[in-house]
Amino acid sequence: MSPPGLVSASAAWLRYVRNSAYYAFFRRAPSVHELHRAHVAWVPAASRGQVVSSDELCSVWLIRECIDQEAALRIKALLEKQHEDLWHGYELGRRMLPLHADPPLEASEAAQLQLGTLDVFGRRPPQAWPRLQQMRDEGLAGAEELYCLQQVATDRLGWGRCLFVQAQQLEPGASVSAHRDALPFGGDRIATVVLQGSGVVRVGHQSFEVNAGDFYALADEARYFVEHEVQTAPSDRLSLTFRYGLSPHSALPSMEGEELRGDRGGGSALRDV
Ligand SMILES: O=C(O)CCC(=O)C(=O)O
Ligand SMILES: [Fe+2]
Repeated sequence: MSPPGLVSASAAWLRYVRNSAYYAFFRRAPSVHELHRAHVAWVPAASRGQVVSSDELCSVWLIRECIDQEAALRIKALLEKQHEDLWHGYELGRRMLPLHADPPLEASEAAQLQLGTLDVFGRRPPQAWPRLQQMRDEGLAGAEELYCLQQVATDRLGWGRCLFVQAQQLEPGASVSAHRDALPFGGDRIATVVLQGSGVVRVGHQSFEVNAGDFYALADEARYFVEHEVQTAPSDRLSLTFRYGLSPHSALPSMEGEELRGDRGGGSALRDV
């Protein structure tokens, strides 16, 4: 029989091995280096209209100048004509307008995505949202251009049907703080076109300039496993965000180091309340 001291020493040693393996491999705290890792500028050599993707970070795409300035101005005018009440002041210097895509979601699909509960849109019921299909039917200036933008991710990236559209205005000095778009409404894949203003977007550790007319898109790793942010707008900025596909996830997967940083929920553009 082994002496009792030896038994408890080996039990303690086994616990030590078990626990340190768990914390080293499954709950590894980010290192100081990772937490403070400098953002790397991504400066893609992209000609106008060409789809480029980042080698560093999977699943970010960029298209420079996917819309010209006159067309962007026609969409801007169309959005500004929408009823003032539908634009919701979500945060200081940050306003949002929801629109139905063309074709729009069925009412049951909108309910499944909980679109009526979105605090970013001031919980406006989807029945009240402007409809791109109707704008096109009425031949409104800017409607065809908006539809073309909706189709960029469908045609160039094969992303299928758009769920809905989110117009967003940032005043100078406002920003979209680091977040991952919440579920289920955030959708599985996200594309944004900037209609007005220039600025820097960060996705994970990569930052890149996004100027008026540019398109950028996030899926997979870039959508689910790292945060993105729009850094302080130097001047008025207007963007359109298009969402594609229902997410296969019911909740956002946990991110490395998340537990150490505490709940930073304030950044999410589409957070639930
Ligand atoms: O305007 C943009 O570039 C994207 C904004 C965004 O990330 C969001 O509203 O979730
Ligand atoms: Fe976002």
